[in-house]
Amino acid sequence: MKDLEARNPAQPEFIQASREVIESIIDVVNSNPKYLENKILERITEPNLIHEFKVEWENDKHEIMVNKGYRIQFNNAIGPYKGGLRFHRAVTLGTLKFLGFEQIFKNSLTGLPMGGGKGGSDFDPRGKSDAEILRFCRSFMTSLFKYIGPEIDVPAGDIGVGGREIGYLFGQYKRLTQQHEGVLTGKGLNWGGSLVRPEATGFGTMYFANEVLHAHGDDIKGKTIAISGFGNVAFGAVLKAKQLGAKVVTISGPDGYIYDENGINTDEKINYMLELRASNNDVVAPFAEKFGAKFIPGKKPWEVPVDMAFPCAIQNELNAEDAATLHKNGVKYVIETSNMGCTADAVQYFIKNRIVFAPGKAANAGGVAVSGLEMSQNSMKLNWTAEEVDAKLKNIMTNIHASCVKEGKESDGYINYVKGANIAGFKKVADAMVDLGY
Ligand SMILES: NC(=O)C1=CN([C@@H]2O[C@H](COP(=O)(O)OP(=O)(O)OC[C@H]3O[C@@H](n4cnc5c(N)ncnc54)[C@H](O)[C@@H]3O)[C@@H](O)[C@H]2O)C=CC1
Ligand SMILES: O=C(O)CCC(=O)C(=O)O
Repeated sequence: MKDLEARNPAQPEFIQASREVIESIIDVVNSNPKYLENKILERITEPNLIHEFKVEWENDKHEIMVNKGYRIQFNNAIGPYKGGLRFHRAVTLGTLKFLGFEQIFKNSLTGLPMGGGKGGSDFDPRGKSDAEILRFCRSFMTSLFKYIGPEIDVPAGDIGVGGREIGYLFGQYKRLTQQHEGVLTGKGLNWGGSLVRPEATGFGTMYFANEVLHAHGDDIKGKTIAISGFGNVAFGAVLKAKQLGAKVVTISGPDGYIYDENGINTDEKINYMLELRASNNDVVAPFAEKFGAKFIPGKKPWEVPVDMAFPCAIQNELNAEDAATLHKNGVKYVIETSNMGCTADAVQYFIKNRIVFAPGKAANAGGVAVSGLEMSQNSMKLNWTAEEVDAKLKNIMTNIHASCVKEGKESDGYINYVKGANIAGFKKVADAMVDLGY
Protein backbone atom coordinates (compact mmCIF):
# COMPACT_ATOMS: atom_id res chain seq x y z
CA MET A 1 0.00 0.00 0.00
CA LYS A 2 2.89 2.37 0.78
CA ASP A 3 4.32 1.80 -2.67
CA LEU A 4 0.92 2.23 -4.30
CA GLU A 5 0.32 5.50 -2.43
CA ALA A 6 3.71 6.85 -3.45
CA ARG A 7 3.10 5.99 -7.10
CA ASN A 8 -0.42 7.47 -7.15
CA PRO A 9 -0.27 10.70 -5.19
CA ALA A 10 -3.46 12.78 -4.79
CA GLN A 11 -5.72 9.93 -5.90
CA PRO A 12 -7.53 9.14 -2.62
CA GLU A 13 -10.46 7.33 -4.26
CA PHE A 14 -8.16 5.01 -6.16
CA ILE A 15 -6.21 4.29 -2.99
CA GLN A 16 -9.48 3.63 -1.09
CA ALA A 17 -10.70 1.16 -3.71
CA SER A 18 -7.30 -0.58 -3.91
CA ARG A 19 -6.94 -0.86 -0.14
CA GLU A 20 -10.33 -2.55 0.16
CA VAL A 21 -9.51 -5.12 -2.52
CA ILE A 22 -5.99 -5.78 -1.24
CA GLU A 23 -7.15 -6.27 2.35
CA SER A 24 -9.65 -8.87 1.12
CA ILE A 25 -7.27 -10.81 -1.10
CA ILE A 26 -3.93 -10.55 0.65
CA ASP A 27 -4.17 -14.00 2.29
CA VAL A 28 -5.14 -15.59 -1.02
CA VAL A 29 -2.13 -13.95 -2.69
CA ASN A 30 0.31 -14.84 0.07
CA SER A 31 -0.76 -18.45 0.06
CA ASN A 32 -0.43 -18.82 -3.71
CA PRO A 33 3.19 -18.89 -4.93
CA LYS A 34 2.02 -18.42 -8.54
CA TYR A 35 0.47 -15.07 -7.67
CA LEU A 36 3.58 -13.99 -5.79
CA GLU A 37 6.06 -15.07 -8.49
CA ASN A 38 3.97 -13.38 -11.17
CA LYS A 39 3.75 -10.14 -9.15
CA ILE A 40 -0.01 -10.14 -9.66
CA LEU A 41 -0.74 -7.50 -6.99
CA GLU A 42 1.81 -5.07 -8.39
CA ARG A 43 0.58 -5.62 -11.95
CA ILE A 44 -3.17 -5.61 -11.33
CA THR A 45 -3.05 -2.22 -9.58
CA GLU A 46 -1.36 -0.51 -12.55
CA PRO A 47 -3.56 0.37 -15.57
CA ASN A 48 -2.39 -1.04 -18.90
CA LEU A 49 -3.03 2.26 -20.67
CA ILE A 50 -4.34 5.71 -19.82
CA HIS A 51 -5.58 7.94 -22.61
CA GLU A 52 -5.96 11.61 -21.67
CA PHE A 53 -7.17 14.10 -24.24
CA LYS A 54 -8.53 17.60 -24.73
CA VAL A 55 -12.23 18.03 -25.57
CA GLU A 56 -12.94 21.30 -27.36
CA TRP A 57 -16.54 22.23 -28.10
CA GLU A 58 -18.68 25.29 -28.73
CA ASN A 59 -21.43 26.43 -26.37
CA ASP A 60 -24.68 28.08 -27.47
CA LYS A 61 -23.08 31.51 -27.08
CA HIS A 62 -20.47 30.47 -29.68
CA GLU A 63 -17.72 30.43 -27.07
CA ILE A 64 -15.05 27.73 -27.26
CA MET A 65 -15.04 25.50 -24.19
CA VAL A 66 -12.29 23.09 -23.09
CA ASN A 67 -12.67 19.96 -20.94
CA LYS A 68 -10.49 17.02 -20.06
CA GLY A 69 -11.33 13.60 -21.50
CA TYR A 70 -10.01 10.22 -20.35
CA ARG A 71 -10.18 6.52 -21.05
CA ILE A 72 -8.50 4.19 -18.57
CA GLN A 73 -7.82 0.75 -20.07
CA PHE A 74 -7.08 -1.00 -16.81
CA ASN A 75 -6.92 -4.73 -17.41
CA ASN A 76 -7.89 -6.91 -20.39
CA ALA A 77 -6.73 -10.35 -19.18
CA ILE A 78 -10.19 -11.93 -19.52
CA GLY A 79 -11.69 -9.88 -22.37
CA PRO A 80 -11.87 -6.50 -24.07
CA TYR A 81 -11.82 -3.49 -21.74
CA LYS A 82 -15.39 -2.74 -20.65
CA GLY A 83 -16.88 0.00 -18.50
CA GLY A 84 -18.84 3.20 -18.59
CA LEU A 85 -18.15 6.85 -19.36
CA ARG A 86 -18.88 9.41 -16.66
CA PHE A 87 -19.58 13.09 -17.44
CA HIS A 88 -19.57 14.88 -14.10
CA ARG A 89 -18.05 18.06 -12.71
CA ALA A 90 -16.02 16.19 -10.08
CA VAL A 91 -14.32 13.72 -12.45
CA THR A 92 -10.54 13.45 -12.10
CA LEU A 93 -8.02 10.91 -13.29
CA GLY A 94 -8.10 9.36 -9.78
CA THR A 95 -11.91 9.00 -9.90
CA LEU A 96 -11.76 7.12 -13.18
CA LYS A 97 -8.87 4.96 -11.97
CA PHE A 98 -10.90 3.84 -8.95
CA LEU A 99 -13.87 3.11 -11.20
CA GLY A 100 -11.75 1.23 -13.76
CA PHE A 101 -10.11 -0.80 -10.99
CA GLU A 102 -13.48 -1.79 -9.49
CA GLN A 103 -14.69 -2.70 -12.95
CA ILE A 104 -12.01 -5.42 -13.33
CA PHE A 105 -13.44 -7.46 -10.44
CA LYS A 106 -17.09 -6.67 -11.15
CA ASN A 107 -16.81 -7.75 -14.77
CA SER A 108 -15.03 -10.92 -13.72
CA LEU A 109 -17.87 -11.70 -11.27
CA THR A 110 -20.45 -11.62 -14.09
CA GLY A 111 -18.81 -14.70 -15.64
CA LEU A 112 -18.70 -12.94 -19.02
CA PRO A 113 -15.47 -12.28 -20.94
CA MET A 114 -14.94 -8.59 -20.15
CA GLY A 115 -11.88 -6.76 -18.89
CA GLY A 116 -12.00 -3.55 -16.83
CA GLY A 117 -12.01 0.03 -18.11
CA LYS A 118 -13.64 3.38 -17.44
CA GLY A 119 -13.59 6.84 -18.96
CA GLY A 120 -15.23 10.21 -18.90
CA SER A 121 -14.83 13.92 -18.55
CA ASP A 122 -15.12 16.79 -16.09
CA PHE A 123 -17.82 18.17 -18.41
CA ASP A 124 -20.83 19.28 -16.32
CA PRO A 125 -24.13 18.46 -18.09
CA ARG A 126 -26.14 20.66 -15.69
CA GLY A 127 -27.93 23.46 -17.51
CA LYS A 128 -26.57 22.42 -20.93
CA SER A 129 -28.85 22.44 -23.97
CA ASP A 130 -29.35 19.38 -26.10
CA ALA A 131 -27.28 21.01 -28.86
CA GLU A 132 -24.41 21.59 -26.41
CA ILE A 133 -24.51 17.96 -25.26
CA LEU A 134 -24.41 16.87 -28.92
CA ARG A 135 -21.39 19.07 -29.72
CA PHE A 136 -19.58 17.90 -26.61
CA CYS A 137 -20.21 14.20 -27.37
CA ARG A 138 -19.07 14.64 -30.96
CA SER A 139 -15.79 16.21 -29.90
CA PHE A 140 -15.26 13.62 -27.15
CA MET A 141 -15.68 10.75 -29.63
CA THR A 142 -13.44 12.45 -32.19
CA SER A 143 -10.58 11.89 -29.73
CA LEU A 144 -11.75 8.57 -28.29
CA PHE A 145 -12.62 6.59 -31.42
CA LYS A 146 -9.07 5.50 -32.25
CA TYR A 147 -8.62 3.77 -28.91
CA ILE A 148 -11.81 1.65 -28.88
CA GLY A 149 -13.37 -1.20 -30.88
CA PRO A 150 -15.71 -4.17 -30.35
CA GLU A 151 -12.78 -6.49 -29.56
CA ILE A 152 -10.59 -3.81 -27.92
CA ASP A 153 -12.60 -1.60 -25.60
CA VAL A 154 -16.38 -1.12 -25.36
CA PRO A 155 -17.53 1.93 -23.36
CA ALA A 156 -21.08 2.50 -22.05
CA GLY A 157 -22.93 4.97 -19.81
CA ASP A 158 -22.41 5.99 -16.20
CA ILE A 159 -23.27 9.22 -14.35
CA GLY A 160 -24.29 11.90 -16.87
CA VAL A 161 -24.20 9.46 -19.80
CA GLY A 162 -27.48 7.79 -20.75
CA GLY A 163 -29.24 6.76 -23.95
CA ARG A 164 -29.10 10.22 -25.51
CA GLU A 165 -25.34 10.63 -25.02
CA ILE A 166 -24.62 7.07 -26.22
CA GLY A 167 -26.59 7.94 -29.38
CA TYR A 168 -24.56 11.07 -30.06
CA LEU A 169 -21.29 9.22 -29.35
CA PHE A 170 -22.24 6.27 -31.57
CA GLY A 171 -23.33 8.61 -34.37
CA GLN A 172 -19.91 10.27 -34.38
CA TYR A 173 -18.11 6.91 -34.19
CA LYS A 174 -19.99 5.81 -37.32
CA ARG A 175 -19.22 9.08 -39.11
CA LEU A 176 -15.51 8.63 -38.40
CA THR A 177 -15.16 4.90 -39.09
CA GLN A 178 -18.04 3.93 -41.43
CA GLN A 179 -18.62 0.96 -39.10
CA HIS A 180 -21.91 -0.03 -37.47
CA GLU A 181 -20.56 -2.36 -34.81
CA GLY A 182 -20.86 -3.17 -31.11
CA VAL A 183 -18.37 -0.55 -29.96
CA LEU A 184 -20.65 0.96 -27.30
CA THR A 185 -23.40 -0.55 -25.15
CA GLY A 186 -26.56 1.07 -23.89
CA LYS A 187 -27.47 1.74 -27.52
CA GLY A 188 -31.04 2.48 -28.62
CA LEU A 189 -33.19 -0.52 -29.52
CA ASN A 190 -33.45 0.49 -33.20
CA TRP A 191 -29.70 0.64 -33.71
CA GLY A 192 -28.19 -2.31 -31.85
CA GLY A 193 -29.24 -1.94 -28.23
CA SER A 194 -30.52 -4.62 -25.89
CA LEU A 195 -33.89 -4.77 -24.20
CA VAL A 196 -33.60 -4.33 -20.40
CA ARG A 197 -30.18 -2.54 -20.56
CA PRO A 198 -31.59 0.81 -19.30
CA GLU A 199 -33.13 -0.88 -16.24
CA ALA A 200 -30.47 -3.56 -15.79
CA THR A 201 -28.39 -2.08 -12.95
CA GLY A 202 -31.47 -1.29 -10.87
CA PHE A 203 -33.16 -4.61 -11.64
CA GLY A 204 -29.91 -6.47 -10.96
CA THR A 205 -29.41 -4.87 -7.55
CA MET A 206 -32.94 -5.88 -6.50
CA TYR A 207 -32.40 -9.47 -7.73
CA PHE A 208 -29.12 -9.57 -5.82
CA ALA A 209 -30.81 -8.10 -2.73
CA ASN A 210 -33.51 -10.74 -2.85
CA GLU A 211 -30.81 -13.44 -2.98
CA VAL A 212 -29.18 -11.85 0.06
CA LEU A 213 -32.51 -11.84 1.90
CA HIS A 214 -33.25 -15.45 0.96
CA ALA A 215 -29.82 -16.44 2.30
CA HIS A 216 -30.92 -14.87 5.59
CA GLY A 217 -34.33 -16.55 5.64
CA ASP A 218 -36.07 -13.34 4.63
CA ASP A 219 -37.80 -11.83 1.56
CA ILE A 220 -37.90 -8.38 -0.02
CA LYS A 221 -41.69 -8.34 -0.15
CA GLY A 222 -43.06 -5.82 2.33
CA LYS A 223 -39.68 -4.22 3.09
CA THR A 224 -39.35 -0.44 3.47
CA ILE A 225 -36.46 0.92 1.42
CA ALA A 226 -34.39 4.12 1.26
CA ILE A 227 -32.82 4.84 -2.13
CA SER A 228 -30.52 7.75 -2.96
CA GLY A 229 -30.26 9.40 -6.38
CA PHE A 230 -32.97 9.74 -9.00
CA GLY A 231 -30.98 8.74 -12.10
CA ASN A 232 -30.89 5.69 -14.38
CA VAL A 233 -29.94 3.26 -11.65
CA ALA A 234 -32.33 4.62 -9.01
CA PHE A 235 -35.14 4.46 -11.60
CA GLY A 236 -34.59 0.75 -12.33
CA ALA A 237 -34.25 -0.02 -8.63
CA VAL A 238 -37.51 1.77 -7.71
CA LEU A 239 -39.37 0.03 -10.55
CA LYS A 240 -38.17 -3.47 -9.61
CA ALA A 241 -38.76 -2.83 -5.88
CA LYS A 242 -42.36 -2.05 -6.69
CA GLN A 243 -42.68 -5.21 -8.81
CA LEU A 244 -41.25 -7.28 -5.95
CA GLY A 245 -43.71 -5.80 -3.45
CA ALA A 246 -41.32 -3.55 -1.48
CA LYS A 247 -41.97 0.09 -0.61
CA VAL A 248 -39.40 2.76 -1.57
CA VAL A 249 -39.89 5.87 0.55
CA THR A 250 -36.94 8.05 -0.50
CA ILE A 251 -35.01 9.28 -3.53
CA SER A 252 -32.48 12.12 -3.50
CA GLY A 253 -30.37 14.61 -5.41
CA PRO A 254 -27.49 16.93 -4.60
CA ASP A 255 -30.14 19.42 -3.33
CA GLY A 256 -31.65 17.12 -0.66
CA TYR A 257 -34.02 14.17 -0.41
CA ILE A 258 -37.68 13.28 -0.94
CA TYR A 259 -39.60 11.42 1.76
CA ASP A 260 -42.79 9.89 0.39
CA GLU A 261 -44.44 7.91 3.15
CA ASN A 262 -46.99 6.43 0.72
CA GLY A 263 -44.20 4.93 -1.34
CA ILE A 264 -42.82 5.78 -4.79
CA ASN A 265 -44.97 3.11 -6.36
CA THR A 266 -47.15 4.50 -9.14
CA ASP A 267 -46.21 4.62 -12.82
CA GLU A 268 -46.67 8.39 -12.74
CA LYS A 269 -44.18 8.85 -9.88
CA ILE A 270 -41.63 6.42 -11.27
CA ASN A 271 -41.79 7.84 -14.80
CA TYR A 272 -41.44 11.34 -13.43
CA MET A 273 -37.94 10.37 -12.26
CA LEU A 274 -36.99 9.99 -15.94
CA GLU A 275 -38.35 13.46 -16.70
CA LEU A 276 -36.42 14.95 -13.79
CA ARG A 277 -33.18 13.35 -14.94
CA ALA A 278 -33.69 14.42 -18.56
CA SER A 279 -34.18 18.05 -17.46
CA ASN A 280 -30.40 18.32 -16.82
CA ASN A 281 -31.03 20.44 -13.72
CA ASP A 282 -29.87 17.76 -11.25
CA VAL A 283 -32.42 18.67 -8.56
CA VAL A 284 -34.99 16.36 -6.98
CA ALA A 285 -37.13 18.98 -5.18
CA PRO A 286 -39.79 19.29 -7.97
CA PHE A 287 -40.87 15.68 -7.19
CA ALA A 288 -42.17 16.82 -3.78
CA GLU A 289 -44.14 19.68 -5.25
CA LYS A 290 -45.73 17.49 -7.92
CA PHE A 291 -46.76 14.60 -5.67
CA GLY A 292 -47.24 16.26 -2.29
CA ALA A 293 -44.28 14.43 -0.71
CA LYS A 294 -41.83 15.96 1.78
CA PHE A 295 -38.57 17.56 0.54
CA ILE A 296 -35.76 17.77 3.08
CA PRO A 297 -33.18 20.21 1.70
CA GLY A 298 -29.44 19.66 2.12
CA LYS A 299 -29.82 16.23 3.79
CA LYS A 300 -29.25 12.62 2.83
CA PRO A 301 -31.97 9.96 3.07
CA TRP A 302 -30.05 7.81 5.58
CA GLU A 303 -31.83 9.43 8.55
CA VAL A 304 -35.16 7.76 7.61
CA PRO A 305 -35.94 4.51 9.52
CA VAL A 306 -36.01 1.70 6.92
CA ASP A 307 -35.35 -2.05 6.63
CA MET A 308 -33.01 -1.68 3.65
CA ALA A 309 -30.78 1.09 2.26
CA PHE A 310 -29.60 1.29 -1.36
CA PRO A 311 -27.09 4.06 -2.13
CA CYS A 312 -27.64 4.63 -5.89
CA ALA A 313 -25.98 8.01 -6.60
CA ILE A 314 -22.24 8.62 -6.22
CA GLN A 315 -19.12 7.41 -4.42
CA ASN A 316 -18.72 8.00 -0.68
CA GLU A 317 -22.32 9.18 -0.33
CA LEU A 318 -22.84 7.20 2.91
CA ASN A 319 -20.34 7.74 5.74
CA ALA A 320 -19.77 6.20 9.18
CA GLU A 321 -22.12 8.67 10.84
CA ASP A 322 -24.86 7.73 8.35
CA ALA A 323 -24.08 4.04 8.99
CA ALA A 324 -24.55 4.55 12.74
CA THR A 325 -27.83 6.42 12.17
CA LEU A 326 -29.16 3.63 9.93
CA HIS A 327 -28.11 1.07 12.55
CA LYS A 328 -29.77 3.00 15.38
CA ASN A 329 -32.96 3.15 13.29
CA GLY A 330 -32.94 -0.62 12.75
CA VAL A 331 -31.65 -1.09 9.20
CA LYS A 332 -31.02 -4.78 8.41
CA TYR A 333 -29.51 -4.76 4.94
CA VAL A 334 -27.37 -2.23 3.08
CA ILE A 335 -27.02 -2.91 -0.63
CA GLU A 336 -24.44 -0.55 -2.11
CA THR A 337 -25.47 0.10 -5.69
CA SER A 338 -23.43 3.19 -6.56
CA ASN A 339 -19.75 2.38 -7.17
CA MET A 340 -17.99 2.67 -3.78
CA GLY A 341 -21.08 4.43 -2.43
CA CYS A 342 -19.95 3.92 1.18
CA THR A 343 -16.82 5.33 2.78
CA ALA A 344 -14.26 2.83 4.07
CA ASP A 345 -15.23 3.51 7.70
CA ALA A 346 -18.92 3.03 6.92
CA VAL A 347 -18.15 -0.38 5.41
CA GLN A 348 -16.07 -1.24 8.49
CA TYR A 349 -18.96 -0.14 10.71
CA PHE A 350 -21.43 -2.44 8.96
CA ILE A 351 -19.09 -5.43 9.04
CA LYS A 352 -18.10 -4.87 12.67
CA ASN A 353 -21.75 -4.63 13.72
CA ARG A 354 -22.65 -7.63 11.58
CA ILE A 355 -25.15 -5.66 9.48
CA VAL A 356 -25.54 -7.38 6.14
CA PHE A 357 -23.63 -5.29 3.60
CA ALA A 358 -23.31 -5.99 -0.15
CA PRO A 359 -20.62 -4.05 -2.06
CA GLY A 360 -21.33 -2.22 -5.31
CA LYS A 361 -19.08 -4.38 -7.42
CA ALA A 362 -21.39 -7.34 -6.75
CA ALA A 363 -24.78 -5.66 -6.38
CA ASN A 364 -24.52 -3.28 -9.35
CA ALA A 365 -22.95 -5.79 -11.78
CA GLY A 366 -26.30 -6.27 -13.57
CA GLY A 367 -25.67 -3.18 -15.70
CA VAL A 368 -22.41 -4.34 -17.18
CA ALA A 369 -23.75 -7.91 -17.35
CA VAL A 370 -26.53 -6.83 -19.70
CA SER A 371 -23.95 -4.75 -21.59
CA GLY A 372 -22.08 -8.04 -22.08
CA LEU A 373 -25.33 -9.59 -23.32
CA GLU A 374 -25.73 -6.63 -25.70
CA MET A 375 -22.26 -7.40 -27.07
CA SER A 376 -23.24 -11.04 -27.58
CA GLN A 377 -26.40 -10.03 -29.45
CA ASN A 378 -24.39 -7.60 -31.61
CA SER A 379 -21.87 -10.33 -32.49
CA MET A 380 -24.63 -12.77 -33.42
CA LYS A 381 -26.68 -10.06 -35.14
CA LEU A 382 -29.71 -11.23 -33.17
CA ASN A 383 -32.06 -9.64 -30.64
CA TRP A 384 -33.23 -11.51 -27.57
CA THR A 385 -36.64 -10.81 -26.04
CA ALA A 386 -36.97 -8.88 -22.78
CA GLU A 387 -37.90 -12.13 -21.03
CA GLU A 388 -34.74 -13.85 -22.33
CA VAL A 389 -32.44 -10.99 -21.26
CA ASP A 390 -34.15 -10.63 -17.89
CA ALA A 391 -33.84 -14.37 -17.19
CA LYS A 392 -30.11 -14.28 -18.02
CA LEU A 393 -29.66 -11.20 -15.82
CA LYS A 394 -31.39 -12.89 -12.91
CA ASN A 395 -29.27 -15.99 -13.37
CA ILE A 396 -26.04 -13.94 -13.43
CA MET A 397 -27.01 -12.09 -10.23
CA THR A 398 -27.85 -15.42 -8.53
CA ASN A 399 -24.44 -16.79 -9.55
CA ILE A 400 -22.63 -13.69 -8.29
CA HIS A 401 -24.40 -14.09 -4.97
CA ALA A 402 -23.36 -17.74 -4.76
CA SER A 403 -19.71 -16.80 -5.50
CA CYS A 404 -19.77 -14.17 -2.73
CA VAL A 405 -21.15 -16.70 -0.23
CA LYS A 406 -18.58 -19.32 -1.24
CA GLU A 407 -15.61 -17.00 -0.75
CA GLY A 408 -17.01 -14.73 1.97
CA LYS A 409 -18.65 -16.92 4.63
CA GLU A 410 -16.88 -16.42 7.98
CA SER A 411 -16.54 -18.84 10.88
CA ASP A 412 -19.46 -17.30 12.82
CA GLY A 413 -21.72 -17.68 9.75
CA TYR A 414 -21.64 -13.97 8.81
CA ILE A 415 -21.40 -13.55 5.05
CA ASN A 416 -18.72 -10.97 4.36
CA TYR A 417 -19.86 -9.99 0.88
CA VAL A 418 -16.97 -7.52 0.48
CA LYS A 419 -14.38 -10.22 0.97
CA GLY A 420 -16.40 -12.73 -1.06
CA ALA A 421 -16.82 -10.45 -4.06
CA ASN A 422 -13.19 -9.34 -4.05
CA ILE A 423 -11.76 -12.85 -3.79
CA ALA A 424 -14.12 -14.37 -6.39
CA GLY A 425 -13.56 -11.49 -8.84
CA PHE A 426 -9.79 -11.49 -8.29
CA LYS A 427 -9.05 -15.20 -8.72
CA LYS A 428 -10.32 -15.46 -12.28
CA VAL A 429 -8.38 -12.40 -13.47
CA ALA A 430 -5.22 -13.38 -11.57
CA ASP A 431 -5.27 -16.91 -13.03
CA ALA A 432 -5.70 -15.46 -16.53
CA MET A 433 -2.75 -13.09 -15.95
CA VAL A 434 -0.61 -16.05 -14.88
CA ASP A 435 -1.66 -18.02 -17.98
CA LEU A 436 -0.92 -15.12 -20.32
CA GLY A 437 2.50 -14.29 -18.91
CA TYR A 438 3.78 -10.73 -18.54
N1 LIG B 1 -25.47 3.31 -15.36
C1 LIG B 1 -25.03 2.10 -15.07
O1 LIG B 1 -25.26 1.13 -15.80
C2 LIG B 1 -24.29 1.84 -13.81
C3 LIG B 1 -24.11 2.82 -12.87
N2 LIG B 1 -23.49 2.52 -11.68
C4 LIG B 1 -23.32 3.52 -10.65
O2 LIG B 1 -24.62 3.93 -10.19
C5 LIG B 1 -24.56 5.31 -9.75
C6 LIG B 1 -25.63 6.12 -10.45
O3 LIG B 1 -25.39 6.10 -11.85
P1 LIG B 1 -26.51 6.46 -12.92
O4 LIG B 1 -27.84 6.32 -12.31
O5 LIG B 1 -26.20 5.74 -14.15
O6 LIG B 1 -26.21 8.00 -13.20
P2 LIG B 1 -27.21 9.20 -13.43
O7 LIG B 1 -26.44 10.30 -14.01
O8 LIG B 1 -28.43 8.74 -14.15
O9 LIG B 1 -27.66 9.56 -11.95
C7 LIG B 1 -26.73 10.01 -11.02
C8 LIG B 1 -27.44 10.38 -9.75
O10 LIG B 1 -26.47 10.80 -8.80
C9 LIG B 1 -26.83 12.05 -8.26
N3 LIG B 1 -25.63 12.81 -7.93
C10 LIG B 1 -24.66 13.24 -8.77
N4 LIG B 1 -23.73 13.93 -8.10
C11 LIG B 1 -24.13 13.95 -6.81
C12 LIG B 1 -23.58 14.48 -5.64
N5 LIG B 1 -22.45 15.16 -5.64
N6 LIG B 1 -24.26 14.26 -4.48
C13 LIG B 1 -25.43 13.58 -4.45
N7 LIG B 1 -25.99 13.04 -5.55
C14 LIG B 1 -25.33 13.22 -6.70
C15 LIG B 1 -27.62 12.73 -9.36
O11 LIG B 1 -28.46 13.71 -8.83
C16 LIG B 1 -28.39 11.57 -9.94
O12 LIG B 1 -29.56 11.34 -9.19
C17 LIG B 1 -23.13 5.76 -10.02
O13 LIG B 1 -22.37 5.59 -8.86
C18 LIG B 1 -22.65 4.82 -11.10
O14 LIG B 1 -21.25 4.68 -11.12
C19 LIG B 1 -23.06 1.26 -11.41
C20 LIG B 1 -23.20 0.26 -12.31
C21 LIG B 1 -23.77 0.48 -13.61
O1 LIG C 1 -22.20 -1.26 -19.00
C1 LIG C 1 -21.02 -1.04 -18.85
O2 LIG C 1 -20.15 -1.30 -19.68
C2 LIG C 1 -20.49 -0.43 -17.59
C3 LIG C 1 -21.49 0.07 -16.60
C4 LIG C 1 -20.72 0.78 -15.54
O3 LIG C 1 -20.21 1.85 -15.78
C5 LIG C 1 -20.48 0.15 -14.26
O4 LIG C 1 -20.66 -1.07 -14.12
O5 LIG C 1 -20.06 0.86 -13.32
